[in-house]
Amino acid sequence: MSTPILEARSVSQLFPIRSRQRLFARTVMQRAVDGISVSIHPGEVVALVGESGSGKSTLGRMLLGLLPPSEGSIHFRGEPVAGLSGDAARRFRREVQVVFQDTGASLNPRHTIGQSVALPLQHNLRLPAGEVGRRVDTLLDQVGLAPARFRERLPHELSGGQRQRVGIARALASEPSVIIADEPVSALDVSVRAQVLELLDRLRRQRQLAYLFITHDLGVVRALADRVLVMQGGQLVESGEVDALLTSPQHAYTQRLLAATPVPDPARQAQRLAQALAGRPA
Ligand SMILES: Nc1ncnc2c1ncn2[C@@H]1O[C@H](COP(=O)(O)OP(=O)(O)OP(=O)(O)O)[C@@H](O)[C@H]1O
Repeated sequence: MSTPILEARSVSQLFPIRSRQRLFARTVMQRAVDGISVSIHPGEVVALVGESGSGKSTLGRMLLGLLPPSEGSIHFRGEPVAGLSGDAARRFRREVQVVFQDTGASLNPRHTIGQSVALPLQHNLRLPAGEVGRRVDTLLDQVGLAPARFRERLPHELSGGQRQRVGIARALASEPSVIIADEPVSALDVSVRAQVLELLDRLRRQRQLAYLFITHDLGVVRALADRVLVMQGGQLVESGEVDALLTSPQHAYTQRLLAATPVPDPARQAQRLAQALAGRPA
């Protein structure tokens, strides 16, 4: 099998938590992530699910290099991230990008959309000025925003779904090989959500992009992922191919998760739709 683009080897993250019992305050260490190993291969979509507080985002931040693991190590193309410097460190920062729930909201309010997308092209790819404008337009086009209409606008002049598309264009500008997508569509309404998911899926096919998709939405998992990892209390409690795991979950927690959020069965949905259409007046 190919070398993973990104890998966590037995990583843990301990956070100090202050607790107060009567007069005494003391600090205890909480294991937010506890000995997890994950690998992401080129073009693969790995979904990370689990209840709130189970450690998903903390694992994502460690994989992004934003938070050094308390134990274990993160590897980029086989090399430990902690030891990267110079060009190798720049390559890691360029190839591993993030899209989060409100990526669009993190755009600089005083920068036009064109300027925001241009920044990584100038800094990460160091493209010549003449090339940057052309590349910005291509990227806006790819995420479904007509460059002539959107290039000169400010973020507050866009809808939430449009801003999220700009956030995705900005992540793509660095020509990543993997995107950590932390609840990228959960702030969007249902129809915009479907469009953004379709966009992420298309980009994956066009660019051989890999994703780690952090989500509570098992419908999203079924639609996009190849493999699922289930976290509970900082630990990995189950993992496997999507179809197998969603059809016959083994761990009690995964069974509860599925029972709490029924995943629409595409065949049954198509059947219902066909029935509804058949019943329509001609
Ligand atoms: N900087 C921090 N300092 C202390 N504790 C933290 C910090 N970041 C996260 N935690 C704790 O670590 C645990 C895991 O948090 P994390 O955000 O990774 O969970 P999550 O699974 O992503 O949750 P959600 O689905 O709600 O986003 C939680 O108990 C959280 O309170």
